[in-house]
Amino acid sequence: MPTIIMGKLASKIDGSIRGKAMTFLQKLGADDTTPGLHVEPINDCVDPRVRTGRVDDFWRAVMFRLDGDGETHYVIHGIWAHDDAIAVARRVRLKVNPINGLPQIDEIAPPTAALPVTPPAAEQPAKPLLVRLGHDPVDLVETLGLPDDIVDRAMAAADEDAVLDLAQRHEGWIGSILVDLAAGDTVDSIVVRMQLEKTPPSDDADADVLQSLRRPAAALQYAFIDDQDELRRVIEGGDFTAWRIFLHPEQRRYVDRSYNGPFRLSGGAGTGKTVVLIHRARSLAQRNPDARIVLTTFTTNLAEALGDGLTQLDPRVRQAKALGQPGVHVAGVDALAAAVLRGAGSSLTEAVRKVLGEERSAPLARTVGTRWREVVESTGTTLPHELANETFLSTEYAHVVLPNKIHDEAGYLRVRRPGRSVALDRAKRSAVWALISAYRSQSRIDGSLDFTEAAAVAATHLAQQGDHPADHVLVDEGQDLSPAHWLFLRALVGEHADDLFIAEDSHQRIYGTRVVLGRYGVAIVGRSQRLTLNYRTTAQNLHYAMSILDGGQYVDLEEEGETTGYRSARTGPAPAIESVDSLPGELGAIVDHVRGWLDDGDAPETVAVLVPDRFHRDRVVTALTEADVPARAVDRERPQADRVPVMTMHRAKGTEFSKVVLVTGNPSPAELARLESLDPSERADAQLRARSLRYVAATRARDRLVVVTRG
Ligand SMILES: Nc1ncnc2c1ncn2[C@@H]1O[C@H](COP(=O)(O)OP(=O)(O)OP(=O)(O)O)[C@@H](O)[C@H]1O
Repeated sequence: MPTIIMGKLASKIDGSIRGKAMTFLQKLGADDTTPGLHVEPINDCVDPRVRTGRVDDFWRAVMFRLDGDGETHYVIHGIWAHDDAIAVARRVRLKVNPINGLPQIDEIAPPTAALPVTPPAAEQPAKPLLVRLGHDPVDLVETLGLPDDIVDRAMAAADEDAVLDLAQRHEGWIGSILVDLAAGDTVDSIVVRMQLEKTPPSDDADADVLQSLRRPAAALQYAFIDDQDELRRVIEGGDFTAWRIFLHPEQRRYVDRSYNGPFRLSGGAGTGKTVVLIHRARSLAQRNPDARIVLTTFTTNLAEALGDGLTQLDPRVRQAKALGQPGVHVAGVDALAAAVLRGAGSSLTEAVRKVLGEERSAPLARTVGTRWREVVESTGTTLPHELANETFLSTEYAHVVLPNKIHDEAGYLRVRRPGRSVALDRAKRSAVWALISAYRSQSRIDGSLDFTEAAAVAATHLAQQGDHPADHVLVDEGQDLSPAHWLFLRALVGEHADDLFIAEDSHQRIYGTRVVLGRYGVAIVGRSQRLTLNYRTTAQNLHYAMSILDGGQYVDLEEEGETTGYRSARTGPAPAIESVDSLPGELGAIVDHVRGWLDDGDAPETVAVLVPDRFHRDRVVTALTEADVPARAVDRERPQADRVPVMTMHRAKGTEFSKVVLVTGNPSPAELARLESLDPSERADAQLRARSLRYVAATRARDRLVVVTRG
């Protein structure tokens, strides 16, 4: 049976012929001699391996037949109307690039669509970008293997946008290298990232091409299709689900490689961290179907999205319903801790005693979120307001008290507080402990644990049982997790190869306080890498989003300063920034933009409005509904088809839309008063989180971003 190798261009089949294309490719994959397929060579073609096949009366597929490795393979190049297909088939040639060993399709005759001509360098005010960056065209041809004509155009392209425009015209490794060059990468670093390597030709040319198609960088553009279900998913998903099939060689490496302990993958918004995690979960499950794999993240909504992504990637992957079962168990980190507590039975009492130094009658109940505030308000305290507040106390509790299993004042007076920027003398420590003690007393009365206590108790329970219910733990949004979460995840899985794989972006920390992993038993020691290519956002939207972070001091999970330097492969219009002076003005601007997009034919669920809080959200939904725009507030539930989702910026984490209206709003007087009452270091951290939140929100837009601000 022939093997189908799907080209990325071919996977972007027009919706109207998907069904017929599917039938054609299914039959081809079963038997290429089936009558009606008309798999035929073409006269006067430059590559004798080229074939056309009949999709229907009107449409023809253009393919290359390869007979290497003792098998027949068809590389599907694309589907065109009959006459166009014949013209394409005559001029295309599939070869191995002699410099970098990758598959390359040359078009011998000039393409029909004329490419825009970049003005020659002499007429430009400044030297073209790649000249300014010091690139030598000979190097681009002889070291990277770029075709001469593309190098000529790239060297003449005035600026980053012009190089990116050129990149967008070329699928696969050529486009990817152009994006790297536009971002200022050196030729040597590109050779390493793309794993480029000369391969000497053998005497079997077809086998050589097949080998090149199996190279990691070829996966940017070509996919070997295993079975009919996979074929259906590729064709039905089209470009939208390209992430399932066409991985960047760097992504592929993080999916497949084994690490001798915890590994950390950082990267800006939209650089494909979640995609790597989902592929890695599948890969681990395929390698060992008995493995107990946990895929987790900060919230239940994000976990649902991970589960959906895994199903979309491969519905054959077994998703385990419960922790400890073989397969991939997808759940939020607090839900995992709760499951451990539920399953602990009577031995939970001992774990609670170890962590809190006391018992809880019903430790499965959840402490109310307002408890710190209530305690501060009802307890006479000598502490200044910058310490007697929920932010300081909850952070002190989560970062110092719980991880150190402090039970009493004496223990708290002795404990070291590394990383805590607010200094405390002995008297202040005593007064802080009095509030913590009051907090615990209240929770003892209602028999509850808060989220961090639950994670700390679950960690202790697992450690005392010596039981590790997971073989591999994959974590998304690692920057938002608390110390107790890390202790818990560390206890969930034993210390061995591929135990923890952590995706994180410190620019996206919108909850909690910065954590240093090494303090909680997660030793990365040199096993960390960064993704830099943004797949989601246009270069223009990305520049705007990065500008929100300018000047902020961001530190990652290993205490290293966070860098930026992300690049995008796509260009588009600059974000529109619209200043309004009132709530009605704000609502009017939102309605106008959303209605305009829907009138232009955008599907409602591909357009979103992101707002600072629930108050704004409900006002926006009302305004859109009154203007006959179908809209819906999205909170815990999934967004709904046929409705414009309106959600808070926090809820928008992990989502993406084609077009976004981002409403930045101004902090309320109550919020300003709250910030004012904080210790300066905690205020600075709160302001950093507020910036991160806007960065998260601005990076949800794939194509268009409108920012509505209050003047
Ligand atoms: N190899 C790829 N080919 C095509 N699209 C890709 C690829 N990798 C990722 N993408 C797309 O890029 C977008 C961002 O990917 P993903 O959500 O994994 O990024 P992320 O780094 O987790 O982002 P964030 O931190 O903002 O949540 C998604 O639409 C995804 O489908």
